[in-house]
Amino acid sequence: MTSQDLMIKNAHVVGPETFNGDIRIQNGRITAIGTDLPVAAGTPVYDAAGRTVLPGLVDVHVHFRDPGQTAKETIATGSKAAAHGGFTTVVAMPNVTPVPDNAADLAALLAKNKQAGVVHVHQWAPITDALRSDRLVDFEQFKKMGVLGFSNDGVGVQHAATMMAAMAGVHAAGAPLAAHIEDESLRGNGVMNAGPVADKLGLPGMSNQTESSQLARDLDLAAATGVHYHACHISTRQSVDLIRQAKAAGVHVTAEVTPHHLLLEDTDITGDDPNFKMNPPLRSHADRQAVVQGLLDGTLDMVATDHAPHTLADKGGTMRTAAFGIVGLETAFALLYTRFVRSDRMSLPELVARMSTIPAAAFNLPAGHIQIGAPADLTIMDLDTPYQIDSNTWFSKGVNSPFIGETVYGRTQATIVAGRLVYDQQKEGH
Ligand SMILES: NC(=O)N[C@@H](CC(=O)O)C(=O)O
Ligand SMILES: [Zn+2]
Ligand SMILES: [Zn+2]
Repeated sequence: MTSQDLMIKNAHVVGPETFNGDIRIQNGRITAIGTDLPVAAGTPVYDAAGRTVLPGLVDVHVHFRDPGQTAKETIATGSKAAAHGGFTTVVAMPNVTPVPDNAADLAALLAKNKQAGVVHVHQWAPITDALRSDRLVDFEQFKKMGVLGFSNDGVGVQHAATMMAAMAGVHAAGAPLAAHIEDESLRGNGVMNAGPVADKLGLPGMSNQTESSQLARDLDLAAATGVHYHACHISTRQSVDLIRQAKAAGVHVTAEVTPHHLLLEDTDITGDDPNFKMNPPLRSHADRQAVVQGLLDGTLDMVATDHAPHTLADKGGTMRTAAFGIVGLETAFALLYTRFVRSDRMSLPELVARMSTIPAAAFNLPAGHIQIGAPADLTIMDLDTPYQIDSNTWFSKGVNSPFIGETVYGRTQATIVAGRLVYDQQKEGH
């Protein structure tokens, strides 16, 4: 990624900083903000008139499938999808093949993130070997190598002793631990939320307690160890209550919620459509209301997409047989802007906080602000022109989404990473 100079003219900036004016970028950083800034000869100019400029979005939970499952996604296609969705920083999960649970595989993955990523691609390392074992990785060494933190996402850590030792070790290494929270003894062979909809469809369900009972365990262990515990893809009302209580008690816990858990319920599953199959599953109306309320009151700190691309073959078939997961990078901002900001449930600065400033601050990432000295990671949006979500315009290899065809507002015009245009609607045409 080469740094660049750029002048953004006529910027209407919304976020933690709000102003109208020009933004001068030199060597990948913001060096001046003001009205009618002079443009040095040879500096490219981006005219942002009529658009809205936001700090680059941050997604701490994506799956890029690289190495090992590159028919689903690669670091190149996933990070380009991120740029198209307005994201300038993402953190990739380690459930790739092979799992980078040794220094050599991890070093190769970290190097490839840098080389192939068109946005900043950070990395979660696994907590245990191969994700499913109880043998802890070398937290100190991996942290020194540059991972953001540790996660076995895709699989819950089943044994309390393993989790407690992991939390102590991750904390000692000065890193956060992000948990995929799922008790496999309760989950059984469930493929969607347990309840009347699953009963009607004749599909095996997974209860809320599959998530919340393990979360209760984890919060107790997090309190005892002092680790920064990050709860992935929270989906149930019981989990929101548990996190609210833990925060009140001073536990160092942060939590994310996905766009699909904010916007969809199990009652939206009207037939056998695997684009509604993900883990955790779409829950009940009461659960959805609770996660929305949790995000609005800050119990849930941030939005993360859990971008989970799959091939058509893996997503074909039925709710029983298809892979879990949906893509999210190219729809997240537009969906939440349309359904929350345009319908007055949330302000645009609040959405920017939940999608950029807060996740950046939670994980010490240099993002989330448009101010002098900050890295020039910005997103320029058209917030006024409606369009239909069309997977033909996507850069992700995955088209597994229940949102295709929806009419939304919020189309990325340009994404700038370290002063460089990594997505430019005018050039790409889509
Ligand atoms: N969310 C999903 O349904 N699937 C994720 C795994 C995960 O996030 O747990 C995947 O890797 O496909
Ligand atoms: Zn997960
Ligand atoms: Zn995930």
